[in-house]
Order: sequence, then C-alpha cells, then structure tokens
Amino acid sequence: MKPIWIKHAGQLVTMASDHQSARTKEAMSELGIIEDGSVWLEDGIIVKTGTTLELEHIYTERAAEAEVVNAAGKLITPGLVDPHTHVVYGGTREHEFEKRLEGVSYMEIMNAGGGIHATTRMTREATEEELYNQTKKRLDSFLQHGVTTIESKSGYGLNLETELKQLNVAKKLNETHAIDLVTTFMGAHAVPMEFKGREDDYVAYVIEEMIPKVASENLARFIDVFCEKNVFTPEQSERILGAGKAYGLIPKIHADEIEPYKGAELAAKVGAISAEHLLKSSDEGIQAMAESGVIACLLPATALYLREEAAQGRKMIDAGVPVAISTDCNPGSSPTTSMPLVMNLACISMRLTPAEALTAATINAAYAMGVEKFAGSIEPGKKADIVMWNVPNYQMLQYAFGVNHVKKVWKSGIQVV
Ligand SMILES: N=CN[C@@H](CCC(=O)O)C(=O)O
Ligand SMILES: [Zn+2]
Repeated sequence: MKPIWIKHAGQLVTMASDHQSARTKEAMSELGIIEDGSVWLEDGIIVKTGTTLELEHIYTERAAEAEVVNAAGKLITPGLVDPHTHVVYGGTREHEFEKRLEGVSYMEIMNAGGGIHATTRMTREATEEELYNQTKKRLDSFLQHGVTTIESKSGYGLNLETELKQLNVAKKLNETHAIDLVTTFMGAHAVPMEFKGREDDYVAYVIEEMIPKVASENLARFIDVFCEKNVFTPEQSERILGAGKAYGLIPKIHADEIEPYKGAELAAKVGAISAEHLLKSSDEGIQAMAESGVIACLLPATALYLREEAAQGRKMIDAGVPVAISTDCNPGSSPTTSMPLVMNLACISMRLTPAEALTAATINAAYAMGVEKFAGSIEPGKKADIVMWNVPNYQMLQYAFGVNHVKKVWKSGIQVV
C-alpha cells in the first residue's frame, strides 16, 4: 500500500489538542487548523501533519514512492463520526410520514401498532442476508457523505432472536464494509405488541434473557433504552441500564425526546456515556449532565423531521455540557444518512457555531461512542480517516447548506469515495 501525501490543503482541520476528554465550552471551537496543510498517511495510519513546507522538509526524498494529492483550495477534515444510528432495519415507513403531515403524532402512530412496531415486524420478517444488503446501501450512502465511523443500535427485534440477528448483521458489516461500526444493544426500544399490558414482564425478559446472551456473545459495547412516557419509565430504564452495566455494557439513554421525563437527570445518575435527543430536558437535567460529564448527543434532523423544537444545544454548551451530533438514521423519525445536513441544522436550529458543529460531528462524537483513540481527529497514530471537501474553509461547509460537498474520502488510508 503506497503512502499518501496530501499537500496544500486550503484548510486542514486536525481537531488536535491536549484535551483528554470530550470538548466543552471554548474548547469546542479549537479546531487545530493548519493553513496550507499537509498530511502523510502510511499503512492506513496518520503519520505526520503540518504545513506543506514542514512536511516537504521531511518527506521530499520519499515523494516518489507516495501518491501525492493536491488539496489546494480544499478543506480537509477528519472522517465524520455518527454516534447514534438505528441503521440496521427492515422495510421503510413513508406512509407514516404522510400521516404525520396530516397531523397524526409520532406516538399516536406507535401506540396504534405502527412506528417502531411496524419496523419490528419488517425486521423480524427479513432474513439476515436481506438486512445485510439493505443496511449496506445505507452505509455506502454514509460514506458518500463523509462518515467513516458509526454507532449502530439494535432495537427492531424486541425478541432475542431478532435482536441477535440485527447485532450480527452490524458485526458482519463492520468486518466487510469500509465503515467502522460500534454496536449498542437496545432491546428496550419499545415494549413489543405481544407484551402489551405486561410491561414489567418484558423488562424482566430484557434483563434476564437478552442482556446475558448479548454480553456472552460479545455483540455490543453499549446498552440503550427509550426512556419516555408510555415506553419505559425512568425506574424501568434504570433497572435495565443497571443490569447492562453489571454485564459490562456502557449505558446510553434516549431521554426527554417527546415529553420531559427526567431522562437527562437519569443519565447523570447512572453515569451514562451519553444521553440522546434531549429536546425537552429541564435546566436541572442540563446542569446534572454538565456536572457529571454526560455527552449530549443531539439529533437536530430528528427534531426537524418530527416538526419539533430542536434541543437547546447553545444552552447546553454554555452550561458546560460536551455536545455531539448525529443523524439518528432510522426509518421513522430520521431517514437520513447526511451528517453534513445535521451539521448545518446544528447551526441553524440549535445555534451552534460552525466550529462547534464540526467538533460535535468529529472528536466529541468519537468520545460519545468510545472510539476517540482511533477516530475523530487527524493526529499521528489515528486511523487515516479523512475527508476532502469541495469548499475552501469549514465555515463554507456549514454555510452552503443542504449540499453534499464531499470530494474524496479515505478510510484507513484507502480512498473509498
Ligand atoms: N425514539 C426512539 N427511537 C428512534 C426512532 C425509532 C423509529 O421511529 O423507528 C429515535 O431515536 O428517533
Ligand atoms: Zn435513536
């Protein structure tokens, strides 16, 4: 494999810094920018960054053996990281989109057996091969949008067999697809129809049968729960996350999405790595997250798609909460693979600055899924996951919105777009 030498980048955004945790406050604006930047990649790893002049001093003699890439006038960033997806699913729900536009709410559809239940039926019916093929197309689309690492949740099985099927599909895709996938067990995504009226029995099933099996087969790194009115109560959520923790799974929580439900407070209480959505979180919940370092994983595309007010991203950053952003790619509330659009929306609907949005989609996203050691920044020793954008600077990336500016993508040093 030839080394790759990227030279003359209009702007090289490295995200390099001495911080050893997800960035907060002013640190979310430190992008580690190098003008006329240059990067040397070798064996799929980032070896050296600096100005083109600096790298010419070191590498001119080896230039002949490298593939030299002229990035003049282009923006270079780390591969984007998407820390919250439900990317492995069967079927689609476009008919529900129309219903919601007519005024039926997301929860009304779900309570009537649609929503997550509809996707659960389609995911149960799909063979592993069908699920693999459908998901692979979505991963290809993620790559086209500059995303090189994603988190992938189960939660459309809601029985042991199908939850394992989903996690196995993600595992296989991690092995075969360029994108790195990190898995989350989310058997507590909804109470399946067959357990209606027996919610605590389902909680017991998740705790006693699903979690031990998922953990023993080493199929997930995280555990997540949809803590929401009419889904799982904070008490049930705490029990499920506690059981996951006992098996070494790290907690995440879908919190305060539809109704305020003290989900942010619970995230702080159980020591979750991240809390997701947070549209309706209280000031106390935001404060609790700031104090305990829970990463707010905000999903502005979901808020837009549900026609809800976005989360209070600006307020959270000002309060000291580390913020990450994500597509929430799923067939109901956010059928998108566009992290660039999510960055645009983070600025427009949550008042993040362009710099903060980029931090939220790279290094903070990497922290939210525990991959900060190899992803989220362009620093020596990390995977050579790099995007070249057809814009001269990062502000332009956020300003010219709704457009896919990706020009080239390298994943582990291989050009994949
Ligand atoms: N809110 C819960 N889960 C997903 C949506 C799942 C679905 O509608 O299929 C979310 O994060 O938005
Ligand atoms: Zn979600």
